[in-house]
Amino acid sequence: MSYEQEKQIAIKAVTAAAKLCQAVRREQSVSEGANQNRVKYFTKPDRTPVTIADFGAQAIICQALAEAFPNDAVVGEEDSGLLQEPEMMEGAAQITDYVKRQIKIATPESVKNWIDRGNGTISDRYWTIDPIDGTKGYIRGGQYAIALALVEGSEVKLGVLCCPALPLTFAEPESETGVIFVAVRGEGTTMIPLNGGSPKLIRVNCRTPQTNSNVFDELHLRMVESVESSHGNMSLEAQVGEVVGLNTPSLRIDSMAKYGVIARGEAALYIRLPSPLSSPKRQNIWDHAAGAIAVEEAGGRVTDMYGRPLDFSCGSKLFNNQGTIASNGEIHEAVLAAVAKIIASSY
Ligand SMILES: Nc1ncnc2c1ncn2[C@@H]1O[C@H](COP(=O)(O)O)[C@@H](O)[C@H]1OP(=O)(O)O
Ligand SMILES: [Mg+2]
Ligand SMILES: [Mg+2]
Ligand SMILES: [Mg+2]
Repeated sequence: MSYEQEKQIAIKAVTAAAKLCQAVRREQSVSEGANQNRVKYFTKPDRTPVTIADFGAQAIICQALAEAFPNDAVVGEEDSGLLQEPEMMEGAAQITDYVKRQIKIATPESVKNWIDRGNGTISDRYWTIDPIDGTKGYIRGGQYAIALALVEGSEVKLGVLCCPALPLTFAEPESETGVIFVAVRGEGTTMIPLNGGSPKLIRVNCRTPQTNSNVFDELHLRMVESVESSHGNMSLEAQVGEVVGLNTPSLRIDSMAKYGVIARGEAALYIRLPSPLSSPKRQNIWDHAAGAIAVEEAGGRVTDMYGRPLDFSCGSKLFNNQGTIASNGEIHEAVLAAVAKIIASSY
């Protein structure tokens, strides 16, 4: 199945959401400390940050899905509950204003309803949205992603991963910024410049980055890691990298853009281990779905830390998986062996 209609609707929706995110970042950044510009944020009950752009982006994507696929369930990160709080009054009004720039008919009520359309439950076919993945990166001017995926059964079939701040390639620092990775099961992964520059469609592959061979070796031999050390288990992750021979300094960037970097061969490994290893905490489906298919369809592999495929059929979290490993494929078995040793020695 080609998922052509789903693909076109999804690309259009994430592009509109990215425009909202870029406008909010441009217009709502406030100076904080020495030369630091940060997007204003609120804190959710789980102590994580959220901005008006997270809500606005979810509203835009849910509206597009409701119009095109009214029967499909949608599982997104945000819900409108926080917008009822008195300190969110001004923010809630701003969300409607920003959404209106993309969808003329938006009202405070419709925006709230679109956001909450993302509170569906998983079913045989559903969409999952992370309206801004890497909100901390978004706030401080780093990388972030808008992630949308279609799941059928336990498998992701379509992934659209928009990285508005990611250069077309790290090999050319002057290259244009903003890309969308598009992956369809069985059809490969392509990269589209967000701002419509040329070339329009670039097929990406984990093992052949668009760089010369010297650069390839350097990029090929590194890990891509989080900026936030509290998000994973960095010392163990570094240990794994060393064992499998990734000796070049890691690339540290926020968000699911890390999956995009693996998909286009600019790093060999993105590993996220629980901290501590035995932690019962599980990962959210929307933090992995779109990125995982981008890597797999580019010739890479994605599993959990025991080598099990990610199972998207059991709820809003990956309850059947622990940790995640995305690689260029070539080194995956060596990574799994290194992780197995670490797990064995930790008990
Ligand atoms: N305290 C935390 N521990 C683990 N993951 C987190 C934490 N806070 C946010 N995240 C999620 O980690 C991912 C990005 O982190 P990183 O850049 O380290 O990969 C995002 O999915 C982010 O959610 P969100 O989508 O809300 O930004
Ligand atoms: Mg969040
Ligand atoms: Mg996320
Ligand atoms: Mg998010």
